[in-house]
Amino acid sequence: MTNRETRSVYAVVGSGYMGGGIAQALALSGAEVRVADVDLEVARSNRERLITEAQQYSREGLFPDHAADTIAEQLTAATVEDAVVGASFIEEAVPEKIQIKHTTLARISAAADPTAIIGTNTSTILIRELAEAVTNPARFLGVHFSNPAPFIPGVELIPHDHTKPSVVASVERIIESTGKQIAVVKDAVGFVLNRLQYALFHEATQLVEEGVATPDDIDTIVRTTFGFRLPFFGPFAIADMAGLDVYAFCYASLQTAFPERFATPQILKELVDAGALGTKSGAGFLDIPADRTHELTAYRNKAYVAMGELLRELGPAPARVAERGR
Ligand SMILES: NC(=O)c1ccc[n+]([C@@H]2O[C@H](COP(=O)([O-])OP(=O)(O)OC[C@H]3O[C@@H](n4cnc5c(N)ncnc54)[C@H](O)[C@@H]3O)[C@@H](O)[C@H]2O)c1
Repeated sequence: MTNRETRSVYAVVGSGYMGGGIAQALALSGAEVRVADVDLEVARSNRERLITEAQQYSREGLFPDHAADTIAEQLTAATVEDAVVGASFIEEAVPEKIQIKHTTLARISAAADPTAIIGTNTSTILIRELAEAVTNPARFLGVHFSNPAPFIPGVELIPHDHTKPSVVASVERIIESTGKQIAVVKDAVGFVLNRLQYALFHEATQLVEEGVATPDDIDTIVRTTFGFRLPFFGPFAIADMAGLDVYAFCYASLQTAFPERFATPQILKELVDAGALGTKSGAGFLDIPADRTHELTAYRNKAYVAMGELLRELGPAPARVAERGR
């Protein structure tokens, strides 16, 4: 909403790396955004940084042409109290220390309108533990942006047991107005993003420690094989397309060396036993109808070729150029 009378007012408390990017994304959606930090001077200097950065992003074609002007107009620096008063949505993005977050959330709660929605960008702290510092915790939830916030499209929404469903619905609308996609997940350790990311990292480090492959070769395999699919399909779509019976066989092989770590998941076993083998049977994790398989395969092939072209056009990441140049 860009109309002055109806323009949404949001606040971001903690205008560092993540908070700054979140503020840019919210401001570019047309909202008025106030940023706060340890003091007004730091908030002002961060606001300037965000405008300068937006100019550079526009020059590089990463932000729309007039993004810096929009951000300069929509974004103001304020104290925590001035930033949150009258804001309908407040995102906390202070350092990942429970004490700092508790103090900040209590300060936000004391100054904000009683109905203002408060989100936290915590990566790892349970939302219910942070909720202890919030007055009226029914309006509190995790709103977890990824790094770099202006460019990564996904946001995890993490209500705790007492977050009101209407609060989640309102935040969905706010986040979707920035062009991002949301997924609502439970308040469990690691949430979803970090639990998956660290599971992969854990296995990757095991492979290095066991001498199976170097970090560079593991990165190559991830980027060029199954990681290549991930912008288009998540693990369940991939499993359905591969065939759940195939997955069950692979688990059996992995169990010869790692019986516990790669025990066949119960949910997989049940589907295979029921004859739900993924797309080839029309039923699996996602129940993709069998008669749409050819459509899915055509999309998949087009997506992978387009991804290959994009990667060729971009060239390798600078770190890899350096590695290869050695
Ligand atoms: N960096 C990442 O990759 C990433 C990704 C996802 C989530 N997160 C989460 O986002 C949050 C912020 O991380 P970051 O990387 O932006 O940190 P950061 O250090 O870049 O920014 C934190 C900001 O908070 C300010 N601050 C510190 N104490 C404050 C206080 N009492 N009141 C107001 N402002 C205060 C700091 O001055 C700084 O500007 C953390 O919870 C982190 O776990 C980080």
